[in-house]
Amino acid sequence: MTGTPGAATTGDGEAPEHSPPCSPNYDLTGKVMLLGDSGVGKTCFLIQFKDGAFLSGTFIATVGIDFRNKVVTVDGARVKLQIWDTAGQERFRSVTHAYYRDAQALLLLYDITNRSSFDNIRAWLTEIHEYAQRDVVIMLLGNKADVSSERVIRSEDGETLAREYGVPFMETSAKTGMNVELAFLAIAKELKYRAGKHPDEPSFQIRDYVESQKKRPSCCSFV
Ligand SMILES: Nc1nc2c(ncn2[C@@H]2O[C@H](COP(=O)(O)OP(=O)(O)OP(=O)(O)O)[C@@H](O)[C@H]2O)c(=O)[nH]1
Ligand SMILES: [Mg+2]
Repeated sequence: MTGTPGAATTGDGEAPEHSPPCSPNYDLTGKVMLLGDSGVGKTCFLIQFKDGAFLSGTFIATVGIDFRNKVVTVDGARVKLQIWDTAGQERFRSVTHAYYRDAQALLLLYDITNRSSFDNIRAWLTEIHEYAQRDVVIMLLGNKADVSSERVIRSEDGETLAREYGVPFMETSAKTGMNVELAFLAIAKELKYRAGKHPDEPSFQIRDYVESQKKRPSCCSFV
């Protein structure tokens, strides 16, 4: 294994030309699902992470489910994240339920400019507890933090809800990229820690890591 302890980098996961055939270019894999109401920004969040780009303009709702792979390096381990982008629309719920049980991590998004997307988080968590594995890693994300002029959900409200459910929380922006990579790196670190590659290493606390690393939107810098 290579890399500096503590370092976290990302790559597209393509095998270098000199790799011997059939040798995987990663050390472990993890399935991550993006969940939340239609329009909260799940697809944009994934595209920002995968390609570093923001899809502005007309909103095209996801139909069913789609996925992208990306390999990230955390603490010297290459973690291949298989990221499933689900449709938030109600009519696709039965399709997406079938994928919950294979997921090791769930990123649950709401839109800080849309109250109902926040109010529905409890219903999403109920679905998660019904269909996902009991030890699934869950992270709550308040997306569109760049649109401070239309904010209707205070950051403290997201924090309070996350604390109630014992999950890490941060606000994000698929537009500016704020905290997007951090969300996936925190998941990768947690999965690597759980895989027990280095049982002698100090225990990893995903909530502490997110709290220490996350950027907070200021009143004026994201308008
Ligand atoms: N300003 C801003 N707009 C965003 C952000 N993320 C997404 N959007 C916009 O919100 C709309 C919906 O984004 P999507 O990523 O397609 O939403 P979704 O959650 O994938 O929706 P479904 O596929 O229907 O579940 C689009 O018009 C995006 O351009 C963000 O962080 N900031
Ligand atoms: Mg989508």
